[in-house]
Amino acid sequence: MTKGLEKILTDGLKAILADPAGAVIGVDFDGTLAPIVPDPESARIHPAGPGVLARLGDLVGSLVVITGRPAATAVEYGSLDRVPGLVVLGHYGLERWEAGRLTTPPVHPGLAYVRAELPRLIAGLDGVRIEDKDRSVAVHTRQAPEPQAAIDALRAPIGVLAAETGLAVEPGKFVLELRPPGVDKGGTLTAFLRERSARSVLFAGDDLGDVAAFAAVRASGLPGVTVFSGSAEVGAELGAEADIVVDGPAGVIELLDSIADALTGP
Ligand SMILES: O=P(O)(O)OC[C@H]1O[C@H](O[C@H]2O[C@H](CO)[C@@H](O)[C@H](O)[C@H]2O)[C@H](O)[C@@H](O)[C@@H]1O
Repeated sequence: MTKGLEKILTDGLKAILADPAGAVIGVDFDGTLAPIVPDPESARIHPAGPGVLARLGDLVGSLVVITGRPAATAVEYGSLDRVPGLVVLGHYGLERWEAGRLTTPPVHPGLAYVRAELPRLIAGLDGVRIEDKDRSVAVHTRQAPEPQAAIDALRAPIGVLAAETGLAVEPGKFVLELRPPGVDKGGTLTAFLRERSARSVLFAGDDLGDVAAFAAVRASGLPGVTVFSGSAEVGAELGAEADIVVDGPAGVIELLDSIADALTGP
């Protein structure tokens, strides 16, 4: 047994170690596998990530990344095509990437209007930028002089845009995203657990969008573990809900590596 793991051996972790073939290990991407950086296009997986995921993927039933990113972006930024058997569910579950094949739904009709309106809406807000993700559009304020004030200023007008177009607003770390409604990480994880006939589950996340996946772990009735990839930004509420709190992506990778160590023996 790995030394660090002994101290946090919850019932969920014990179930994963006792029956790894029945385990589903789910992870979020930004803030969980990839450190948060100012420019969304510069985000990349922790250097040890692909190797540790590949190692763990050989040992457990299923490994899945569930992300607000387009699946192909997560695969690219995470070098996830180096992880055999990995499934990537992008856009909160709208898209699926598996064995190099991407399944993606039609574009929501409201997005064209959002694209046309957003530049006017953010005009004059220094450092605010738009991330166009094809099937959703995100507005980032991390690079604004006052990121929280910029988010607060944008919340109401973006809410109006959402109401006008039938899109949903997804809030996150200094980001407000307009995306198709009806899908969240909770429903996506629940469906994946069913598809894989999971007998235990671990999910690691760091942001508001991951709260639904934490709830899905609990609602599954399976032995489960929730892991919060801790940061100063969204701390209290997620950290209090999680079974295990680790120190950002480096801590998540270390935990996953410890699980792989425990499964392979001394
Ligand atoms: O579900 P996730 O994989 O966690 O994706 C959520 C959003 O993550 C990205 O934004 C966040 O990370 C950026 C890069 O570190 C950071 O600059 C930004 O402030 C964060 O909000 C991504 O850009 C979004 O599209 C995702 O929806």
